[in-house]
Amino acid sequence: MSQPPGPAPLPARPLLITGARRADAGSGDLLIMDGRYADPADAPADAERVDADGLLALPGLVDPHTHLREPGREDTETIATGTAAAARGGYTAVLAMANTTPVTDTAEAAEYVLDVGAREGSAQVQPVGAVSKGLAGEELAELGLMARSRARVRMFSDDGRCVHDPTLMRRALEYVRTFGGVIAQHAQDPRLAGGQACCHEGEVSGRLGLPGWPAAAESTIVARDAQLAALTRSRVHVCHVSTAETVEVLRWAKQRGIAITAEVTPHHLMLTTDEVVGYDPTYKVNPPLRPAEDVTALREALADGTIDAVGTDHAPHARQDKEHAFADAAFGMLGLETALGVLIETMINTDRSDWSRVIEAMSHAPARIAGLPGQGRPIAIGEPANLTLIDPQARASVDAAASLSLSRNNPWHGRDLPDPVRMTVWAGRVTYRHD
Ligand SMILES: NC(=O)N[C@@H](CC(=O)O)C(=O)O
Ligand SMILES: [Zn+2]
Ligand SMILES: [Zn+2]
Repeated sequence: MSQPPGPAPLPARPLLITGARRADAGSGDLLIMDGRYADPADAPADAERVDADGLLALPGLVDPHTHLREPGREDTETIATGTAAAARGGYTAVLAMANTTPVTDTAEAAEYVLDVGAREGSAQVQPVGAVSKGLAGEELAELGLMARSRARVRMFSDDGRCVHDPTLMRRALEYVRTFGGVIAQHAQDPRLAGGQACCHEGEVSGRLGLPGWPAAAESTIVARDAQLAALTRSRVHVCHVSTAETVEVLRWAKQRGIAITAEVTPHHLMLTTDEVVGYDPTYKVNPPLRPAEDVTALREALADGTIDAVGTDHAPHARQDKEHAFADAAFGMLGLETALGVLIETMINTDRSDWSRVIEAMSHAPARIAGLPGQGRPIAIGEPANLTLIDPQARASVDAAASLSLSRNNPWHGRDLPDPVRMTVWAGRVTYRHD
């Protein structure tokens, strides 16, 4: 097995974790040495002992959709602060979206993100490459050079924008097929949902007098992309699914064996368009919060595997970009620190899913979709030691001011939620400890 990407090899003390339960029914002590799980019988005398009695051990979470704002907007998030927030949320890897300044659309830009991540990150930072140069939607970016670079880019996305031109989408799918890559689509037809559209088009937008965008602007792009994936025999991934119609399209495409995967955000699993009633821009996000029927459809689809994964779409924004009239504020909300808590509340505490399904959706599936070999692996001797120890019963009131993120656009502020993460270990090193 080759060395997984990990933090600079500082002399980390071996860890002997005792008493933790495992969702896969396994149990017993865990020894972590030299970045991997080892046989607890070999624990050296100087190993640090961690009493994990009553805690559950999960493989490190993997976020297929994070916005770090470095380079370009380090006032709102850096690779260091964003990954510190990730580690607090139980994550050991994040896919860093390409809509930075400059855009991650060259091999050099991708290697820059990779290198800053390796030097300053509290989790593995895997760059996502742009599909089009400058996210302009016109010319393909250097997909092949990014794939062959040290950053080994496998996931490409113009996220923040939709790859609207079907020929560009077709070419991108054909290209990434040659090296097992995937195109992650921000499905939002700009002709149906462009301009001023800033929330879900429906009863609430009508009442508030805000321009909305219809569910069909998402599902029609997903249907088109599913057929383009079939045509090219390539792989497409749908970012932040938000509607029941998209779930139907995904079911249809998967039944036909089309290589399509999808993610849902924690906020779309819990919050509805009713949050927008107070015109608080914290709840302004793309795709927009939808009605309760969509939330129910998304939970069902995540439970039955129609939606493969959870992606936070952690999108930090400065106060001066958020504190505007609703129509003028920036789109996006924070998500890394609260994601697992929201999943426990919406999927475990409602008995919709068991732990193995949540682990699949938050660790195994995203690592597989994004092509991250050392992540999302089972907790087993010889595997890279990416781990999160959680107390599923622990709860807390979310305090935006206490976030490790540099930004404060936190839609969960003041809410009582599960606050499960007790310790996160990335490649054998402790990256977060709850005190
Ligand atoms: N989700 C958002 O509302 N905003 C994201 C872009 C995106 O994910 O589309 C951002 O970069 O701020
Ligand atoms: Zn997006
Ligand atoms: Zn995004």
